[in-house]
Amino acid sequence: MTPTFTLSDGTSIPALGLGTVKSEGEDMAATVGSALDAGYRLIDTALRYETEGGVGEAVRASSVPREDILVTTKIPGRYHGYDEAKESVQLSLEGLGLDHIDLLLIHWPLPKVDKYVDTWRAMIDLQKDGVVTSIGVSNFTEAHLDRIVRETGVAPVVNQVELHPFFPQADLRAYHAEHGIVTESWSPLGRGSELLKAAPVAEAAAAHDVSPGQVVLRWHHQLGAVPLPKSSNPDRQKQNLDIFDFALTQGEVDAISSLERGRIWDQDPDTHEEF
Ligand SMILES: NC(=O)C1=CN([C@@H]2O[C@H](COP(=O)(O)OP(=O)(O)OC[C@H]3O[C@@H](n4cnc5c(N)ncnc54)[C@H](OP(=O)(O)O)[C@@H]3O)[C@@H](O)[C@H]2O)C=CC1
Ligand SMILES: O=C(O)C(=O)[C@@H](O)[C@H](O)C(=O)CO
Repeated sequence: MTPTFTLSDGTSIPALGLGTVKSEGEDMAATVGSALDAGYRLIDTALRYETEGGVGEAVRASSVPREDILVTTKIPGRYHGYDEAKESVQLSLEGLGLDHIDLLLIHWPLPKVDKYVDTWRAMIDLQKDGVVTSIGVSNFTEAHLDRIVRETGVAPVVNQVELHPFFPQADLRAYHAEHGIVTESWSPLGRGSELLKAAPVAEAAAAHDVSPGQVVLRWHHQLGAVPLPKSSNPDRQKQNLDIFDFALTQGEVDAISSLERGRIWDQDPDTHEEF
């Protein structure tokens, strides 16, 4: 069983989930179906990924009870604003073919557009109406987080951010811990970068007789973050979930954290435009 974290709204979230940014030609329903069979219970999609159809199909077809699966989706930039956010959720529900969303996030803050507070207000109302169980954000900085709490009184339960050993985000993680926000890690394996070949990762993999991917995902777990590795390969899916029976030493965690060098794609939440 995958361990869980308790969110500030009282619900729980699995300690690791499946990412669904699609590879060329991938059958997303098959990818999500094999992940559910392997034991994944947290699936991360977004309206913009165009993978909601495959996610919903797999969730509906699975023998795993719907209430045991946590489906996350996100509101893209083109739907920022109170009415637009509600429209986005309607499209996601239709795309997923589900009657509610377990965790809804604002995909990027788009501070220049300056509608993320109105978007957040719509999400608060959607939660009150029972359309959405939990609400959170993605790619928010401390300033964006402070602002939505100051203006609405409601804090997000998670902030999903770029996080991997090249970009460990120590200050933001400390802020999250202080405010009861769970950190989710996107591109936790560094998405095809040379991360998995780095010496501290390879050394820890040899020491624990696990793969480099497992070492990096265990590093996330020991930092208290929820990684969302994406894999369409059933063997790698199983391997990525199998990180709860070994532990890195503090020296190994520190050596892996010392790989820090910055964001992989230079997507700064203060300036990144996403629609
Ligand atoms: N909120 C946001 O703005 C963002 C959110 N995300 C979310 O985070 C998820 C994960 O991030 P993503 O960018 O996809 O990248 P990941 O860091 O998860 O890397 C995925 C890549 O690594 C490969 N891979 C998976 N497991 C292993 C392994 N054990 N060993 C070696 N290679 C492996 C996969 O190939 P294969 O499939 O062949 O196994 C795939 O090419 C996304 O799918 C999405 O859900 C991502 C970016 C931004
Ligand atoms: O995949 C996502 O959720 C994104 O927001 C992408 O823009 C992502 O950051 C990416 O594609 C990086 O190259």
